[in-house]
Amino acid sequence: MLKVENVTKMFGGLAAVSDVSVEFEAGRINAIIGPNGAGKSTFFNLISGLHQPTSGRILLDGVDVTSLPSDQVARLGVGRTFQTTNLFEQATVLDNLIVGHRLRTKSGLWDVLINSKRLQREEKAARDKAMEALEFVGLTSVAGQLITDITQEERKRVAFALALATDPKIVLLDEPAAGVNPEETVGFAALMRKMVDEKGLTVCLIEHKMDMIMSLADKIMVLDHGEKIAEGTPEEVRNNPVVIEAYLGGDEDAAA
Ligand SMILES: Nc1ncnc2c1ncn2[C@@H]1O[C@H](COP(=O)(O)OP(=O)(O)OP(=O)(O)O)[C@@H](O)[C@H]1O
Repeated sequence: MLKVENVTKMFGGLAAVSDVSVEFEAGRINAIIGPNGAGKSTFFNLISGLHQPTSGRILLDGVDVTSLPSDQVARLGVGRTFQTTNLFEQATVLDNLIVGHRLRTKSGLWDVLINSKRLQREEKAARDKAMEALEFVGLTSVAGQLITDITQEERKRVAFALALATDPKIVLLDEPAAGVNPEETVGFAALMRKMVDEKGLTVCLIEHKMDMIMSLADKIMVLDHGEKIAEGTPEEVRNNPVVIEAYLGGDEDAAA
């Protein structure tokens, strides 16, 4: 469903992503791993249209999305979360979701001034959609709470819900389990599995927590210094000498 062909991203003289080709199949959990600075976040930014590649092509269900801006890529079905999500701290969880959804609605100032039928319809749809996303991620009980009052783990779930509220086909999750405890990590793994099983989504995640990746991912791509050095099942990647060398060859987050 997502095909990346020979994609390179240069920042000045540095190849943050270097000639990477990979294919992610629909309905699978794909993981991207690699030492710090390997190019993982840049790779996500390229897929989601935040960066344009220096060369190469990105195809989503056969459609060339290489040069599209991020809002159009999102409309075509690529949802994502970031390492840190900026939420409106003094607004409720539900309102944060509704604002996220509104970015996709058509009503303009005129609709607001006359409180048009379209606006009312869209408001209700946004609210329903937001509640549905909150239910899916298990946050119904905190829908009315302010963001500032919820836990770190709940914030992360809000980020998931925001990504889901855009009706994606594929979700890119940037370190979804960073900063949460082992028990909560298990909960996030289950949530990702549920996205695939119940919503038929394709998941692509960047993660440093190896235990989680090894038990969760269907396929793993390993980046190092911008290059794809390996890909395969967790079993294949775990036993690949090139991967072992990349992780043990001096990068400090090896077994994180
Ligand atoms: N906007 C930018 N301008 C210049 N250099 C950048 C930019 N973004 C990333 N880089 C560089 O590209 C390389 C890859 O960075 P990237 O953040 O993609 O790695 P990463 O694998 O996501 O790392 P981490 O695990 O630490 O988040 C790094 O050397 C980084 O300094």
